Amino acid sequence: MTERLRIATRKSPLALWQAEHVAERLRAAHPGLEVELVGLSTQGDRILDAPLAKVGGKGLFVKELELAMIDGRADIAVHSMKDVPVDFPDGLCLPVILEREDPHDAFVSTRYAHPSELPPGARVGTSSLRRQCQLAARYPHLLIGSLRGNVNSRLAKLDSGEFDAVILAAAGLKRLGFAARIRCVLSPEESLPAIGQGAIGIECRSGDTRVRALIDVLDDAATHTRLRAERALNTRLQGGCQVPIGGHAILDGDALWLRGLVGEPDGSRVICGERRGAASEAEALGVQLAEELLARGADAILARVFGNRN
Ligand SMILES: NCc1[nH]cc(CCC(=O)O)c1CC(=O)O
Repeated sequence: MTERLRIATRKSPLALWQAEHVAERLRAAHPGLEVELVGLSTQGDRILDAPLAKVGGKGLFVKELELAMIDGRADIAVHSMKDVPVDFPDGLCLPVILEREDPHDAFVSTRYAHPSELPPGARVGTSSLRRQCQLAARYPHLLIGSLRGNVNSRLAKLDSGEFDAVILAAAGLKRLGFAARIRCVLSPEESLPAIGQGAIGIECRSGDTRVRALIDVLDDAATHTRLRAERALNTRLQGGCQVPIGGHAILDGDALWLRGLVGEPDGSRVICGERRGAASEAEALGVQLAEELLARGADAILARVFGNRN
């Protein structure tokens, strides 16, 4: 009997690229396996006219895909780890994380090669409070505006002249063939990436041993360790995509280096910290760093940001 696997995916070009990438890797690992995509539209895709922070609700992009797995319409879901909330619904788990693509933020502009070249009053588009916070802290003379939609439509808003520059994840641009549009990749010192940025994860039903046997081969241990630290930081901070939180871990052999950031959306305050330890301590490093940031004032910032949400 032919083995089949159905992948639930959003229908944005980036989501489809990522799901197709996983499908190809699975076909290569298991010759004869039939892999099929099940395209779904999610709440996050439908609400395009408000900044994400205002729309609120964790997992805007994820819930619909999870329902499909619970209903048995699909076997796995492929996610950008950046969009996956820290807690999972009962009956689902996320056991596989693929090797990370470039995790950094990218600066895209026609006229300017780096954010430092932008003149006072230049308009920069970003949908993320994290990017906005770090940009405003360093360059208070910029006008930062909200930029929603998928990667393709965000680039179109730059090209139409609505913005002088936009900041997007390097990973999404590279995957969709827009690497040449990147004027510079921002270092973690300039813009600490989002927790999970650049990594793709695979979610499935807990205890589905047939599916686990097929997908486990795609797991990348080093990326998985880095994300354990980053996601532990996020769990302790109770963060979502609607708060200005950054977190990025680097693994060198067994040495794990985790950096974290919580800031005011307008950049008036940025609290940064870091922890170093062994790979086996990934979660503990995340929790400890979160507690340090909370004690240094992140608690008040997060309470205010959450309080402002509708
Ligand atoms: N929030 C949307 C989203 N989710 C994941 C990526 C990029 C790909 C990745 O991080 O793996 C993007 C686009 C962006 O932030 O520019």
